[in-house]
Order: sequence, then structure tokens, then C-alpha cells
Amino acid sequence: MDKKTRTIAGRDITESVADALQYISYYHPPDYIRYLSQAYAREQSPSAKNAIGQILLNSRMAAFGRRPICQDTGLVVVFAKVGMGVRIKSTASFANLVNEGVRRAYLDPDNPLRPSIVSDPLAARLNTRDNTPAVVHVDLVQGNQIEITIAAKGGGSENKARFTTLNPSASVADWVVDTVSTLGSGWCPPGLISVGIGGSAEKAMLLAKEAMNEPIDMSDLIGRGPSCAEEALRIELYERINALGIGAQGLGGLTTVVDVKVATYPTHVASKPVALIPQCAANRHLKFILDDSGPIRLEPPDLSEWPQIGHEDLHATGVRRVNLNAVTKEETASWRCGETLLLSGKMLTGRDAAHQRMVDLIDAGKPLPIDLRGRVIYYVGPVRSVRDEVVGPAGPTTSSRMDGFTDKILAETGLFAMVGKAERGPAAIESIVRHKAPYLIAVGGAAYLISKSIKAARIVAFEDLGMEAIYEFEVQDMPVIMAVDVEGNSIHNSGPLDWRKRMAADSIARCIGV
Ligand SMILES: O=C(O)C[C@H](O)C(=O)O
Repeated sequence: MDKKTRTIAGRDITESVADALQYISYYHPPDYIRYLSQAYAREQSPSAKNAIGQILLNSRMAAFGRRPICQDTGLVVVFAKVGMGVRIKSTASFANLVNEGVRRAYLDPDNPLRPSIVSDPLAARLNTRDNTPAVVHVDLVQGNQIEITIAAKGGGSENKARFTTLNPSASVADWVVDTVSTLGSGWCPPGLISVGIGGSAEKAMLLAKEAMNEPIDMSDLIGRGPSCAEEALRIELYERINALGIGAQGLGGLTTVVDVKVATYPTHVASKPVALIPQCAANRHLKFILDDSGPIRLEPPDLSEWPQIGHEDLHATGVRRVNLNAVTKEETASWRCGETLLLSGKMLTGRDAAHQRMVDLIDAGKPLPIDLRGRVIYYVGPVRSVRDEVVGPAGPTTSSRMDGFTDKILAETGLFAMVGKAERGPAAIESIVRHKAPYLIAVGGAAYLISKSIKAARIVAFEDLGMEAIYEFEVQDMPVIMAVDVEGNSIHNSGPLDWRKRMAADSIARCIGV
């Protein structure tokens, strides 16, 4: 091994971080695309197949357009293994070298990414506007190079991270499967579940977070068979989680995870800490090595690996076209759970901060700056537009965060319908029934594709909220699926249940040779 001390310029770290973040914003890792394409070919649930198809088409469009896969361009997480034979030439701290790279990547004029970080999580929650700071973990290791794993982790999947300390004799597999069954689909499956076991509370979390960036290799593992307890657990979890029938976007289907990662570390005799972190369909990460030869040079992936799915493959039959400019309460009440709709016309947008403000205004007896009567609202925070774009990537955000505001908004404003991502909670479903205002979903992970159905966009309220401002979009054939109809039927309840039963029946049929 080459033992000489190496000097690595701080600017090479910054430049490499910036380049890597730009790269992963529009190129999915090829291994994920390979596994997702197999899932697409295998999927039998029409809605889940459609959702996977949208994610794959979106990925291809993002790669060619060099624009973000998802409007949530993530929280930057870095795992750096710094060789003890490395001297970093800089007066800045390692974290600040990384943060400067983050700043450059997110403010890149050719492909601006969405700044999603707020400086004070507790009170003001002001956007830092350049997506800094990153979360940086540094390990000092043997050697004379720096290995950096960088990820841009979406908020929806991060929100579903869970932790427990089990009794030493308790089953990790049972806890993980039970927990995944309660997560809903705000984490945007199909993705990965990563599990860290052992160490201390924070170590288990770090194990899970780091392991999710390892290459996807589940079919190889199943093919060669497990060689240790961790590998056996990976296979068990992969099979049991997919048997839950959650499916793409929680619509019910065969593939919920394309892989499961497990990492372990020695722990206290009395403890079994277990961390679970999901990785969403915007599975963005990259590992690179710096020596003293300058910043990284990244080659585009071989895009011929991306399947050629077209729009015509996605909405071949059975879609209902809706003119939002003339929609009536009778019409929205006739939409049925599971139907695919193509929306055209004007819709408003609004997510967390806008909902908070609207409800504060209602509570204070003040008028809203926009009239929601008879309108449809889309829960979205888009990426800034560039060049001839009307709007940047604009996929849905997790709707359950709006549940607490829903009843008041529906009762006080006369809103007709909502579009978002993933399931609604029981109280929101009750409000939907009471106010006869259905809920639709767009596909999380299809943000660039969705943005192409937006033909005009203008801010109509709360401009100071940046990407959380209220826009009016003019859409044409925006694809959505009816998720909760006015009778309270929810596809996120019925879909997974139905597919869980079908899969169980199928495996029983296989066992008895039918
Ligand atoms: O912030 C967003 O745009 C989406 C978020 O990642 C979510 O999945 O809810």
C-alpha cells in the first residue's frame, strides 16, 4: 500500500461535492433503474405498474433534460472516510468545504435545485436559501485518500425513519415488518428499507443511513444464498415486506422494496437498538474517492439502460378527462377510488406553510388572499424554473402533513378537491366525506414528468414563502389517481389489502400446486 502522505486541496473537495450533487439530482443510480425496470415488467397491479412506469419515464426525461428527478432535491448527507495520511490544504473546516459545494450545486444557474433547509427547526423555520448546512459525518481511517459517500435525502422518506430498542431476545424481523406496515406510503415506494442494528441509539441510525447507499444486489444475494445472519435477515425482510402488498405509492402491488439493507455493530449485553430508514424512489447517492489528482470527473451513466417507456404506455385506456375550469360538485362526487384522471385547466397550489397561514387567517377572522371556492389545490413546492420552463420539477408532497388543516380549509373555503401524495388519515377522510371534497394523488418521484403538464404558473399569494408560496398552475392532462372518494373509500386502504390477499392466495396456490 502507498503510505506517503498526500495533500488534497480543499477546493477539490468543494468542487467534487458540487459536481456530485448536480449529477445525482438528474441521474438515478443505474442499479436502481435496473431493479425498478424488472419490477415494472413483473407488476400485475395496473395502478402500481402505471406509477412505476411514470417514475421510469420521469427518470429518463430528467437524465436527458439534466433537471431534478424530484422537486424535493433533498437534505445533503455526507459520510467521509478521511485517511490519516491525508493533509487537507484549506483554512476552512471540512464541513464548510462541503457546505460551499452544496451552495454551488443548489444555486447552479443551469440546474438550480430546490433549497429545502430551514435554519431554525423549532420556531421561525426560515429557509437558508442555498440548502446548507449539510449533515456531515467524518471518520478517520487508515490510508491517504478521502472516500466520500454523498446523498441528497428526500424529506418524505426521512420523515418515516423509526427507532426502537428491543429486548435482546425480541425479533428484529417482526419489528421491522410491523413498523413498515404502519408507515403508509409517504416514503415513496418502491425504494429500499435500511436497517441498523446494534451499537447505541445514534450508532444504529448511522448504520442504517450509511447502508442504504450500498449497491442494490438483492437478486444476486437470493441467487447465491445468504452467508451470514445479516444476509439471511435481508432476504427474510425483502420477502416479508413485499408480501405486505403496499406496492408502488401504496396503491397495492407486488414491489414495495427493491432491496433491504442490514448493517450491524457490537452492542451492550442488555440492548438491541434497531433503526429503520426508508429510501424513496428518488434514490440519490454517489460514492467517490479523492487523492491528490484533483476533483472528480464524472461520466454520464449508460442511458441505454433506461427503459423506453412512453406516455402512450401509461394511459392507454380508461382515463377520465376533467376540465378544472368547469368542474362541478356533482362531477367530483362521481369520481371513484382507483380511477385515473387527466386534469386540465387552472388549479391552485399550497403546502405546509401556506396551509398554516391560511388557517391562521381564518382563525383571526381575516380574509384569505385567494378564493378557494370551487377550486382544486395541489400540495407541491416546485423547483425554480430555468430557460423556457414554465416551472421546474413539481411532484406532490406528503398529504398527511396537511391533514390537521383539512377540515377547517374544507369547511371555511368551499374547496372542491385536493391533490397530493400518499394516504390521508382517518380524520381527513371523515372531512372528505363530510364536505364531499375528494382527494387525488400524483406520483411521488415523477416530478419532472408532471412539470411538463403545467403550461403556465404564477404566484398568487404568500410570495415570501418561496417554493411554499401559493401558485396558480394551468395544467393540461396532468395524470392523477383518485385516492379517496366522497364515500370515504381509500385506495391506500383497499389496494394493499387486496394485493396482500392475492399474494397470500398465490403462494398458497403455489404450495398446493394449483
Ligand atoms: O418536500 C417535498 O417536496 C416532498 C417531500 O419530500 C415529501 O415527500 O413529502
